[in-house]
Amino acid sequence: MKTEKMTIVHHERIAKNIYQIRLAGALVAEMNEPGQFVHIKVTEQANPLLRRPLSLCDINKEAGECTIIYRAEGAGTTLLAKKRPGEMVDVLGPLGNGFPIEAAKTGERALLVGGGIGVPPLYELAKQLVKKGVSVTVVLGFQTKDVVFYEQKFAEFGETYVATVDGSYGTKGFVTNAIDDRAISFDVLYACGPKPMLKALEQKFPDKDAYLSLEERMGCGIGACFACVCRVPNSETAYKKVCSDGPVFKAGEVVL
Ligand SMILES: Cc1cc2nc3c(=O)[nH]c(=O)nc-3n(C[C@H](O)[C@H](O)[C@H](O)COP(=O)(O)OP(=O)(O)OC[C@H]3O[C@@H](n4cnc5c(N)ncnc54)[C@H](O)[C@@H]3O)c2cc1C
Ligand code: FES
Repeated sequence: MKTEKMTIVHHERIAKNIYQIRLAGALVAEMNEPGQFVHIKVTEQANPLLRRPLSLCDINKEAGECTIIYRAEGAGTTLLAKKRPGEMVDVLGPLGNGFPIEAAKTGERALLVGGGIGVPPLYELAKQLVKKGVSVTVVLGFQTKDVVFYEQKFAEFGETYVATVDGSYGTKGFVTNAIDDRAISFDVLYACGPKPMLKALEQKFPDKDAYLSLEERMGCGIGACFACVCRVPNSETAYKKVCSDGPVFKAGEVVL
Protein backbone atom coordinates (compact mmCIF):
# COMPACT_ATOMS: atom_id res chain seq x y z
CA MET A 1 0.00 0.00 0.00
CA LYS A 2 1.49 3.33 -1.10
CA THR A 3 0.49 6.91 -1.68
CA GLU A 4 1.13 8.80 -4.87
CA LYS A 5 0.13 12.10 -6.40
CA MET A 6 -1.52 10.75 -9.55
CA THR A 7 -2.21 12.92 -12.58
CA ILE A 8 -5.76 13.39 -13.85
CA VAL A 9 -5.60 12.58 -17.57
CA HIS A 10 -9.34 12.64 -18.26
CA HIS A 11 -12.39 13.75 -16.30
CA GLU A 12 -15.96 13.87 -17.60
CA ARG A 13 -19.57 13.73 -16.46
CA ILE A 14 -21.19 10.56 -17.84
CA ALA A 15 -24.65 10.78 -16.22
CA LYS A 16 -26.46 13.04 -13.78
CA ASN A 17 -23.93 13.72 -10.96
CA ILE A 18 -21.85 10.75 -12.12
CA TYR A 19 -18.22 11.39 -13.13
CA GLN A 20 -15.53 9.27 -14.75
CA ILE A 21 -11.95 10.14 -13.86
CA ARG A 22 -8.81 8.57 -15.35
CA LEU A 23 -5.61 8.77 -13.32
CA ALA A 24 -2.04 8.07 -14.39
CA GLY A 25 0.83 7.06 -12.13
CA ALA A 26 3.21 4.35 -10.98
CA LEU A 27 0.60 3.08 -8.50
CA VAL A 28 -1.27 1.41 -11.36
CA ALA A 29 1.46 -1.27 -11.39
CA GLU A 30 0.26 -2.34 -7.91
CA MET A 31 -3.42 -2.57 -8.93
CA ASN A 32 -4.57 -6.09 -9.73
CA GLU A 33 -7.79 -7.19 -8.08
CA PRO A 34 -11.23 -6.02 -9.19
CA GLY A 35 -13.12 -4.85 -6.12
CA GLN A 36 -10.08 -3.21 -4.53
CA PHE A 37 -10.37 0.50 -3.88
CA VAL A 38 -8.25 3.60 -3.55
CA HIS A 39 -8.54 6.23 -0.86
CA ILE A 40 -8.44 9.70 -2.41
CA LYS A 41 -7.60 12.97 -0.73
CA VAL A 42 -9.75 15.40 -2.66
CA THR A 43 -8.02 18.62 -1.61
CA GLU A 44 -4.72 19.97 -0.30
CA GLN A 45 -6.70 21.98 2.29
CA ALA A 46 -7.46 20.67 5.79
CA ASN A 47 -11.16 20.34 5.04
CA PRO A 48 -12.44 17.78 4.21
CA LEU A 49 -9.81 15.91 6.15
CA LEU A 50 -10.85 12.36 5.38
CA ARG A 51 -10.03 10.61 2.16
CA ARG A 52 -12.88 9.19 0.06
CA PRO A 53 -12.89 5.45 -0.77
CA LEU A 54 -13.57 4.81 -4.47
CA SER A 55 -13.40 1.49 -6.33
CA LEU A 56 -11.13 0.68 -9.22
CA CYS A 57 -13.38 0.49 -12.27
CA ASP A 58 -10.76 -0.20 -14.95
CA ILE A 59 -7.06 -0.99 -14.66
CA ASN A 60 -4.96 -0.33 -17.77
CA LYS A 61 -1.45 -1.49 -16.96
CA GLU A 62 -0.10 -0.85 -20.47
CA ALA A 63 -1.10 2.81 -20.32
CA GLY A 64 -0.30 3.10 -16.61
CA GLU A 65 -3.82 4.43 -16.01
CA CYS A 66 -6.83 3.52 -13.89
CA THR A 67 -10.44 4.67 -14.20
CA ILE A 68 -12.75 5.48 -11.32
CA ILE A 69 -16.44 6.35 -11.52
CA TYR A 70 -18.04 8.27 -8.68
CA ARG A 71 -21.19 10.12 -7.71
CA ALA A 72 -20.63 13.77 -6.75
CA GLU A 73 -22.85 14.08 -3.74
CA GLY A 74 -21.27 15.32 -0.50
CA ALA A 75 -18.51 17.80 0.27
CA GLY A 76 -15.57 15.64 -0.82
CA THR A 77 -16.84 14.22 -4.09
CA THR A 78 -18.21 17.65 -5.12
CA LEU A 79 -14.70 19.08 -4.70
CA LEU A 80 -13.25 16.19 -6.69
CA ALA A 81 -15.69 16.89 -9.53
CA LYS A 82 -14.16 20.38 -9.93
CA LYS A 83 -10.68 19.03 -10.68
CA ARG A 84 -9.38 19.39 -14.23
CA PRO A 85 -7.08 17.21 -16.38
CA GLY A 86 -3.45 18.01 -15.57
CA GLU A 87 -4.15 18.48 -11.85
CA MET A 88 -2.97 15.91 -9.31
CA VAL A 89 -4.80 13.97 -6.60
CA ASP A 90 -3.24 12.24 -3.62
CA VAL A 91 -4.11 8.53 -3.85
CA LEU A 92 -3.59 5.83 -1.21
CA GLY A 93 -3.90 2.24 -2.36
CA PRO A 94 -4.75 -0.15 -3.70
CA LEU A 95 -6.66 -1.20 -0.58
CA GLY A 96 -8.77 -4.14 0.56
CA ASN A 97 -9.46 -7.61 -0.74
CA GLY A 98 -11.26 -7.75 -4.06
CA PHE A 99 -13.51 -10.27 -5.84
CA PRO A 100 -12.02 -13.77 -6.17
CA ILE A 101 -11.67 -14.45 -9.89
CA GLU A 102 -10.70 -18.07 -9.10
CA ALA A 103 -14.21 -18.75 -7.69
CA ALA A 104 -15.54 -18.98 -11.26
CA LYS A 105 -13.99 -21.68 -13.44
CA THR A 106 -13.36 -21.40 -17.16
CA GLY A 107 -16.59 -22.33 -18.98
CA GLU A 108 -18.82 -21.43 -16.02
CA ARG A 109 -21.30 -18.54 -15.91
CA ALA A 110 -21.04 -15.65 -13.47
CA LEU A 111 -23.84 -13.27 -12.61
CA LEU A 112 -22.62 -9.75 -11.82
CA VAL A 113 -25.09 -7.51 -10.01
CA GLY A 114 -24.42 -3.83 -9.31
CA GLY A 115 -26.51 -1.17 -7.65
CA GLY A 116 -25.86 2.56 -8.22
CA ILE A 117 -22.33 3.49 -7.23
CA GLY A 118 -21.71 -0.22 -6.66
CA VAL A 119 -21.59 -0.73 -10.43
CA PRO A 120 -18.02 0.52 -11.17
CA PRO A 121 -15.91 -2.33 -9.68
CA LEU A 122 -17.91 -4.88 -11.67
CA TYR A 123 -16.43 -3.53 -14.90
CA GLU A 124 -12.85 -4.63 -14.17
CA LEU A 125 -14.32 -7.86 -12.76
CA ALA A 126 -16.24 -8.56 -15.99
CA LYS A 127 -13.09 -7.83 -18.01
CA GLN A 128 -10.97 -10.28 -16.01
CA LEU A 129 -13.65 -13.01 -15.94
CA VAL A 130 -14.23 -12.87 -19.69
CA LYS A 131 -10.47 -12.96 -20.29
CA LYS A 132 -10.40 -16.19 -18.23
CA GLY A 133 -13.18 -17.77 -20.33
CA VAL A 134 -16.04 -17.27 -17.86
CA SER A 135 -19.38 -16.16 -19.38
CA VAL A 136 -20.92 -13.17 -17.68
CA THR A 137 -24.47 -11.90 -17.33
CA VAL A 138 -24.75 -8.41 -15.87
CA VAL A 139 -27.69 -6.83 -14.05
CA LEU A 140 -27.41 -3.15 -13.13
CA GLY A 141 -29.82 -1.34 -10.86
CA PHE A 142 -30.34 2.44 -10.67
CA GLN A 143 -32.89 4.82 -9.19
CA THR A 144 -33.85 6.41 -12.50
CA LYS A 145 -32.86 6.69 -16.18
CA ASP A 146 -30.80 9.89 -15.61
CA VAL A 147 -28.19 8.08 -13.55
CA VAL A 148 -27.73 4.97 -15.70
CA PHE A 149 -24.15 4.52 -16.88
CA TYR A 150 -21.91 1.91 -18.55
CA GLU A 151 -24.74 -0.26 -19.93
CA GLN A 152 -23.08 -0.40 -23.37
CA LYS A 153 -19.62 -0.97 -21.90
CA PHE A 154 -20.87 -4.01 -19.97
CA ALA A 155 -22.79 -5.26 -23.02
CA GLU A 156 -19.40 -5.78 -24.72
CA PHE A 157 -18.72 -8.55 -22.16
CA GLY A 158 -22.11 -10.29 -21.99
CA GLU A 159 -25.88 -9.99 -21.73
CA THR A 160 -26.62 -6.84 -19.74
CA TYR A 161 -29.93 -5.87 -18.16
CA VAL A 162 -30.91 -2.66 -16.39
CA ALA A 163 -33.55 -2.09 -13.73
CA THR A 164 -34.69 1.32 -12.48
CA VAL A 165 -36.68 1.82 -9.32
CA ASP A 166 -39.05 4.32 -10.98
CA GLY A 167 -39.37 2.26 -14.17
CA SER A 168 -38.05 5.06 -16.40
CA TYR A 169 -35.61 2.63 -18.07
CA GLY A 170 -35.36 -1.16 -18.32
CA THR A 171 -37.21 -3.37 -15.86
CA LYS A 172 -39.27 -1.44 -13.31
CA GLY A 173 -38.12 -2.22 -9.80
CA PHE A 174 -34.99 -3.76 -8.31
CA VAL A 175 -32.20 -5.91 -9.69
CA THR A 176 -34.02 -8.94 -8.25
CA ASN A 177 -37.01 -8.12 -10.49
CA ALA A 178 -34.74 -8.07 -13.54
CA ILE A 179 -33.18 -11.41 -12.51
CA ASP A 180 -36.66 -12.96 -12.15
CA ASP A 181 -37.87 -11.51 -15.47
CA ARG A 182 -35.03 -13.15 -17.37
CA ALA A 183 -34.86 -16.37 -15.31
CA ILE A 184 -31.07 -15.99 -15.26
CA SER A 185 -29.07 -19.07 -14.32
CA PHE A 186 -25.45 -18.94 -13.13
CA ASP A 187 -22.72 -20.70 -11.16
CA VAL A 188 -21.16 -17.83 -9.18
CA LEU A 189 -22.66 -14.53 -8.04
CA TYR A 190 -20.66 -11.33 -7.58
CA ALA A 191 -22.41 -8.19 -6.34
CA CYS A 192 -21.68 -4.67 -5.14
CA GLY A 193 -24.17 -2.11 -3.94
CA PRO A 194 -26.25 -0.95 -0.99
CA LYS A 195 -26.77 -3.37 1.89
CA PRO A 196 -30.51 -3.96 1.24
CA MET A 197 -29.64 -5.09 -2.29
CA LEU A 198 -26.89 -7.41 -1.05
CA LYS A 199 -29.19 -8.82 1.62
CA ALA A 200 -31.95 -9.48 -0.91
CA LEU A 201 -29.48 -11.36 -3.12
CA GLU A 202 -28.10 -13.35 -0.20
CA GLN A 203 -31.61 -14.40 0.77
CA LYS A 204 -32.66 -15.13 -2.80
CA PHE A 205 -29.70 -17.39 -3.54
CA PRO A 206 -28.81 -19.06 -0.19
CA ASP A 207 -27.13 -22.06 -1.84
CA LYS A 208 -25.06 -20.21 -4.41
CA ASP A 209 -21.39 -19.38 -4.25
CA ALA A 210 -21.70 -15.61 -3.78
CA TYR A 211 -19.30 -12.72 -3.13
CA LEU A 212 -20.62 -9.39 -1.92
CA SER A 213 -18.81 -6.06 -1.78
CA LEU A 214 -19.90 -3.63 0.95
CA GLU A 215 -19.76 0.15 0.76
CA GLU A 216 -19.49 0.91 4.45
CA ARG A 217 -18.65 4.41 5.73
CA MET A 218 -14.90 4.61 6.21
CA GLY A 219 -12.30 6.62 8.07
CA CYS A 220 -8.69 5.52 7.72
CA GLY A 221 -9.24 2.80 5.09
CA ILE A 222 -6.35 0.73 6.46
CA GLY A 223 -7.75 -1.09 9.49
CA ALA A 224 -6.72 1.40 12.19
CA CYS A 225 -9.84 3.35 13.22
CA PHE A 226 -12.74 0.83 13.50
CA ALA A 227 -15.09 3.15 11.55
CA CYS A 228 -16.09 0.39 9.16
CA VAL A 229 -16.69 -2.65 11.36
CA CYS A 230 -19.55 -5.05 10.73
CA ARG A 231 -20.75 -7.98 12.78
CA VAL A 232 -20.02 -11.64 12.20
CA PRO A 233 -23.02 -14.06 12.36
CA ASN A 234 -23.72 -15.86 15.65
CA SER A 235 -21.40 -13.73 17.75
CA GLU A 236 -21.92 -10.71 19.98
CA THR A 237 -18.24 -9.79 20.00
CA ALA A 238 -16.66 -10.83 16.69
CA TYR A 239 -16.48 -8.31 13.88
CA LYS A 240 -14.74 -7.70 10.57
CA LYS A 241 -13.39 -4.50 9.12
CA VAL A 242 -14.73 -3.70 5.69
CA CYS A 243 -11.59 -1.79 4.69
CA SER A 244 -9.00 -4.44 5.49
CA ASP A 245 -10.95 -7.75 5.74
CA GLY A 246 -13.21 -6.75 2.80
CA PRO A 247 -14.73 -4.89 1.10
CA VAL A 248 -15.60 -8.20 -0.60
CA PHE A 249 -16.94 -10.95 1.66
CA LYS A 250 -18.31 -14.39 0.91
CA ALA A 251 -22.09 -14.44 1.44
CA GLY A 252 -22.84 -15.25 5.08
CA GLU A 253 -19.43 -14.12 6.36
CA VAL A 254 -20.79 -10.86 7.83
CA VAL A 255 -24.21 -9.68 8.97
CA LEU A 256 -25.78 -7.43 6.35
C1 LIG B 1 -14.87 0.14 -0.60
C2 LIG B 1 -15.73 1.26 -1.12
C3 LIG B 1 -15.77 1.51 -2.47
C4 LIG B 1 -16.54 2.56 -2.97
N1 LIG B 1 -16.56 2.77 -4.31
C5 LIG B 1 -17.26 3.80 -4.81
C6 LIG B 1 -17.23 4.07 -6.21
O1 LIG B 1 -16.58 3.38 -7.00
N2 LIG B 1 -17.96 5.13 -6.66
C7 LIG B 1 -18.69 5.92 -5.80
O2 LIG B 1 -19.33 6.86 -6.25
N3 LIG B 1 -18.72 5.67 -4.49
C8 LIG B 1 -18.03 4.64 -3.97
N4 LIG B 1 -18.05 4.40 -2.63
C9 LIG B 1 -18.85 5.30 -1.78
C10 LIG B 1 -18.07 6.61 -1.60
O3 LIG B 1 -16.90 6.34 -0.85
C11 LIG B 1 -18.92 7.64 -0.87
O4 LIG B 1 -20.03 7.93 -1.67
C12 LIG B 1 -18.11 8.90 -0.64
O5 LIG B 1 -17.05 8.64 0.27
C13 LIG B 1 -18.99 9.99 -0.10
O6 LIG B 1 -18.18 11.13 0.03
P1 LIG B 1 -18.82 12.57 -0.15
O7 LIG B 1 -17.72 13.56 -0.07
O8 LIG B 1 -19.67 12.59 -1.37
O9 LIG B 1 -19.84 12.62 1.07
P2 LIG B 1 -19.71 13.20 2.54
O10 LIG B 1 -21.07 13.09 3.11
O11 LIG B 1 -19.00 14.50 2.55
O12 LIG B 1 -18.79 12.12 3.27
C14 LIG B 1 -18.52 12.26 4.65
C15 LIG B 1 -17.73 11.07 5.12
O13 LIG B 1 -18.53 9.89 5.06
C16 LIG B 1 -17.92 8.94 4.21
N5 LIG B 1 -18.99 8.33 3.41
C17 LIG B 1 -20.16 8.89 3.08
N6 LIG B 1 -20.91 8.02 2.36
C18 LIG B 1 -20.17 6.89 2.25
C19 LIG B 1 -20.38 5.63 1.63
N7 LIG B 1 -21.51 5.32 0.97
N8 LIG B 1 -19.40 4.72 1.69
C20 LIG B 1 -18.26 5.01 2.34
N9 LIG B 1 -17.99 6.17 2.96
C21 LIG B 1 -18.95 7.09 2.91
C22 LIG B 1 -16.96 9.72 3.36
O14 LIG B 1 -15.88 8.92 2.87
C23 LIG B 1 -16.50 10.78 4.31
O15 LIG B 1 -15.48 10.29 5.13
C24 LIG B 1 -17.30 3.38 -2.10
C25 LIG B 1 -17.25 3.13 -0.72
C26 LIG B 1 -16.48 2.09 -0.24
C27 LIG B 1 -16.40 1.84 1.22
S1 FES C 1 -11.89 2.59 7.89
FE1 FES C 1 -10.58 2.65 9.63
S2 FES C 1 -10.66 0.56 10.28
FE2 FES C 1 -11.77 0.51 8.42
